[in-house]
Formats: sequence, C-alpha cells, structure tokens
Amino acid sequence: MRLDPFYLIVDSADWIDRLVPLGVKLVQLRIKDRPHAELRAEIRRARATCRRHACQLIVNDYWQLAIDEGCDFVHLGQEDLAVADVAAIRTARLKLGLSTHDEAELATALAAKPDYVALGPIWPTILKAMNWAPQTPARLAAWRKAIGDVPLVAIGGVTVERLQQVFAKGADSAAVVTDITRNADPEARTRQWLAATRTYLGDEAAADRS
Ligand SMILES: Cc1ncc(COP(=O)(O)OP(=O)(O)O)c(N)n1
Ligand SMILES: Cc1nc(C(=O)O)sc1CCOP(=O)(O)O
Ligand SMILES: [Mg+2]
Repeated sequence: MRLDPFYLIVDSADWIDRLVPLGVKLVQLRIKDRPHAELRAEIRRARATCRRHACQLIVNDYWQLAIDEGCDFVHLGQEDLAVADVAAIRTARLKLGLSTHDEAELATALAAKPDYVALGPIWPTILKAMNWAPQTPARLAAWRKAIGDVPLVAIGGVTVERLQQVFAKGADSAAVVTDITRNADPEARTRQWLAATRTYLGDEAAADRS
C-alpha cells in the first residue's frame, strides 16, 4: 500500500468539507471529547465527503465507530491499541495506522502488523502536550531502516518548509495539523502543501490526484 505524501489531520467534518475538495487525498478525522452521537454524525459526514472526492479517510481513536460507519482506515496510539480489538478491526477489513515514539513502542506496533507506522513528534508541536522530546528528522532514517517497506508517516511540527527534510530521511507521508488549521489562509496553505508534496507522489498517487 502507498500513502499519499500529504496527510492532513483535522478535528471536524467542517474542515473536511472545506479542504478535501481542494485535492487532499488522505485525511484523518481527529476529534476529542465529543458525545458519541456527535462523533458518529461527524464521521458519517466526513466519510460522505471523502467518498465524493476519492479521498482516503482515517478515523482517529474511535475504531468501533469507524467499523460501524463503514470506514476503511483507523489510527490508534499505543494506549488506544492496548484496549482495542485488533482482530475485530481486521475482520471488518479496516486498515490500521499506529503511533510510535520509541523503540519499545515500535516493537509493539510492528507486532500488530500495521498498514503504516507514524513517528513523532519530529519537531516541537503546539497542538498538544507531548511526553517525548522532538525526535528530529534523523530518527526517521532509523525507523525507515527498522520497518522495511511498512509505510512511514512523519508527524509533529511539520511545515511546508520542512517537507524536504522528512522525505529525505525516508518518510512516505507527512502529517500536518496546525501548519494548515492555524494558518491565516488554510485554503492557500493547503494548496501549498499539495504543490510541495507533488514531487513525492508515486505514479499511482499522481494519477489519483489528477
Ligand atoms: C498520523 C498520526 N500519528 C500520531 C497520532 C497520535 O495518536 P495518539 O498517540 O493516539 O494521540 P491522539 O492523536 O489520539 O491524541 C495521530 N493521531 N496520527
Ligand atoms: C496528534 C499528534 N501526535 C503526535 C505524535 O508525535 O504522536 S504529534 C501530533 C500533533 C501534530 O500536530 P502539528 O502538525 O500541528 O504539530
Ligand atoms: Mg489516540
């Protein structure tokens, strides 16, 4: 499986309605602390928009809702993974992305046979408090070596200006939140991301984006 090199992460279906039509092909819906019924409605709306625009939707944390709503990809952190029913996720034929922050977490993640591994935070992030110091891009090269051909996602403090550094170290995809959502012009910034990641598209993804 190949991931699009531009991996957008947003916290609402409104953001998905706003940015996915610009040409985004890989998006994560990462919602925290909302009632179950609202979460379900957001996932349903996000899925409909993503289907219309041939964009792959990844649901963060809420794997059961993702199964129930017929989504095809979930992202779990290590604490999520510890309490998730991975067999149920696989039986429902969902793909699975996993967070990692150190070697022990990487071993746990690889044992679950993920469809991608994310490493972060590569640089400091303003989105949330993290227990890990910035990994630096050099650590991506170590992950690349350790995980063979499992797709590698770089996350944490990634900006358009830093993209070259993460792809040079072996990342397949760069995940982003605040460089887009807290930009004064999120649509313009999304277009910059699309243009800057075009160089890193494989043939298949290039066809998907066109
Ligand atoms: C692509 C990607 N990488 C890492 C994370 C973080 O997941 P997690 O550690 O479970 O933290 P929360 O995002 O749930 O706060 C992610 N969501 N996406
Ligand atoms: C949600 C998340 N997880 C991380 C990890 O390292 O696991 S870093 C991160 C935040 C990414 O946001 P931004 O692009 O604004 O830095
Ligand atoms: Mg999580």
